[in-house]
This record gives sequence, C-alpha cells and structure tokens, in this order.
Amino acid sequence: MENVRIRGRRGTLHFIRFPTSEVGAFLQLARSKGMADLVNTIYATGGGAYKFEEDFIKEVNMRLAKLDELDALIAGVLFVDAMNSQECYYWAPPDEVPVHQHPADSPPYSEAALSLYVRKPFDFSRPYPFLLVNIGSGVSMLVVNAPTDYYRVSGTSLGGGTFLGLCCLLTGCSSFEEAISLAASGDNTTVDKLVRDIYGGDYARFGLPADLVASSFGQMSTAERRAKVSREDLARATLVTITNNIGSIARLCASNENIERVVFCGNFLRVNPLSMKLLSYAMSYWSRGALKALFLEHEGYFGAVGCLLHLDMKQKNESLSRHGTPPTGEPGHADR
Ligand SMILES: Nc1ncnc2c1ncn2[C@@H]1O[C@H](COP(=O)(O)OP(=O)(O)OP(=O)(O)O)[C@@H](O)[C@H]1O
Ligand SMILES: CC(C)(CO)[C@@H](O)C(=O)NCCC(=O)O
Repeated sequence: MENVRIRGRRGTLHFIRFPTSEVGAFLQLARSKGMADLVNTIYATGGGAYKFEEDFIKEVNMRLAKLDELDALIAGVLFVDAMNSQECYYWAPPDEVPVHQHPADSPPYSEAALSLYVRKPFDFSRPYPFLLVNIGSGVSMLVVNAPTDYYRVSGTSLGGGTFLGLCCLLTGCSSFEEAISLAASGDNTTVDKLVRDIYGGDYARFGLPADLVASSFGQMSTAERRAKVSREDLARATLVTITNNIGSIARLCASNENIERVVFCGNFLRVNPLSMKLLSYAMSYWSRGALKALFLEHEGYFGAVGCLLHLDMKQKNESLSRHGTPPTGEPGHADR
C-alpha cells in the first residue's frame, strides 16, 4: 500500500504472510539474518502473540509486545480504509437491480447470474455503525459504533478453518488454494438438497426459491448419490455451507442491532470471490435489499496494521510526556 504516513514517515507498506505452523522457520531465518541486532521488540496480535512469546525470547531474544486482536483489527480497518480510496468494495449484478426484485425466471443466485457479479468501489468514509465480520479460522462479529466503541456481538466456530479442514478430509486436498480451485469448478447441487428436491419447485408461500439449499449435504445420505459425487462438488458444497452459515448469522446480528452495513474480512476471503458473491447475494436477498455486504482489499492484514499504529501512538504519547511535543519523525527509543 503506497503513500502511507506512519511514525512521521511516508512510504509503502509491504505485506507478507505465512502460517503460524511456520513460525519455527521464521525464527531460524530471523536468527540467521541477525534480526535481533536491528529490533528488540515485535508488535504482535492474535493468539500467536501469546502462544509464541517464549519462543521469540528463547530463539532470538526478541520481546513480543502484545495487542488485543479485535482492538488491532478495528484500528487497522479504519486506518487502511482512510489511506486507500479503493479499499472498500461490494459485489453486485451489473444492472444493480436488488436481488429480491429479480423476476422469478432469472434467479440472481444461479451459477450464471453469480458469475456476472462485478466488483464496485464503495465510499466508506462515513462508516458508523457497521458490523465487522472477521472470517479467520473461526469467526468473530463485532458491532462498531466508533473507533474505540465496539463490542463482540457473536461468533461461530464454523469458519475458514472448518472449510479447509473439512475439504481436506472430504477431497484429499492439501492447501487452501487447492480447496478454492476445486470449489470453483464444482456443483453443490449434487451434494446439497435444494427446496426443489423437496417441493418440486419454489416454496412460494414463505419466499423460498426452488434453487435455495434446503439441507446442506442432504443428498449425501444415499449410497447411490455418494458414488457419483466428485471432489469438486464436495469442495463446492463445503464452501457454500460454511459461507451461507456465516451469512445467516451475520444477517441476524445486523438486523438485531439495526445495522445496514456488514463488512466482511479475514483470510477466508482471500482468492475467494465465490464466497464474497454468495455473501452479497444472501445479505441482499434475505434482508429484501436492506443490508449491504462490503469487502476490503487487504482482507487479512488489518491486525498487523493495527499493531503498527499502536507503536505510532505509543511513540507520540512518550514524546508528549517527555517534551510536551509530538515526535519529529525519528523512530522511538524505547522499542527498536
Ligand atoms: N494460504 C493459506 N493457508 C491456509 N489458510 C488460508 C490460506 N489463505 C487463506 N486461508 C484461509 O484463511 C483462514 C485463516 O484466516 P486468518 O488468517 O484471517 O485467521 P486467523 O487469524 O488465523 O484466525 P483465528 O484468529 O480464528 O485463529 C484459514 O482457515 C483458511 O480458510
Ligand atoms: C477465538 C477467536 C477470537 C480467535 O481469533 C476466533 O477464532 C473466534 O471468534 N472463534 C469463534 C468462537 C465462537 O464464538 O464460537
């Protein structure tokens, strides 16, 4: 991300990621490159900041300054959105006709229709209140009323980790990228039981369209169906199941809290336009156009940015209490 001002300096933020299972390799690299000669403190957030604290001290003699993951997440989201005019976007059909107003003969949730969804920029400069749905390995849902006024309203353990774990079990795949690519070419209707499979068409009285999933994995109870199903279809059904469940909980939370904008983030959405389109459809359809699903370009990096900002704040506060003035642009002395 270019042209970012932090700690009195302007520059480009570079993001890298690696799974926490690789922390050992990172520590080895840090040691071999003499990283501890340059820095003595790393700002860190999430469970890993606690879990790996001892390893950092023991292996590279570096201290972890720990920040709460949800504080850091929100600070990061607000900062990155303010810095990058293209950060926030949504997905919609090209005609922008609300999905619940589409004629019954052209269902906007069909494969063909979803593939037409296009990404459009959203002006998030007046964000409050919003529901922030962070889809990591588990899912946290936060009502955000102001930069430091928020609460965790709900969560679910059925998240990105569940998708990946179940996909590995069901398809034998071994990476998130592989799971997503299988899902992209699969068909969940061979796995799930649809309203059509139960009613022969729509259940019109309660607005349940024929193509809606009535029972996730509902077809898999018969041996005949199981014999015919492909890995791709299983991956697709897993993706649709997890995504729709998150969408459903998010929608209930948003309506309960009288919130119209639901911002989804977290690495589950990485290289995963299908889930974003499904969430967009679900939010709009089930709220009859009242809710809007929003997404963020730097989906999984906000916690890290929140940490960096905390360092900036800390330095400003230290400088104010020492000299009565903000810092001049030199890095802080307490932490390197
Ligand atoms: N390269 C990848 N390897 C593994 N998982 C990935 C990858 N890219 C995206 N994902 C998805 O991102 C999820 C993790 O998301 P994220 O990194 O945002 O969460 P987290 O901070 O680890 O979650 P939690 O705080 O719940 O433990 C994985 O469960 C998986 O669905
Ligand atoms: C435990 C955390 C907060 C760790 O990031 C996350 O994985 C989560 O919100 N899990 C869902 C827990 C629940 O609300 O059921």
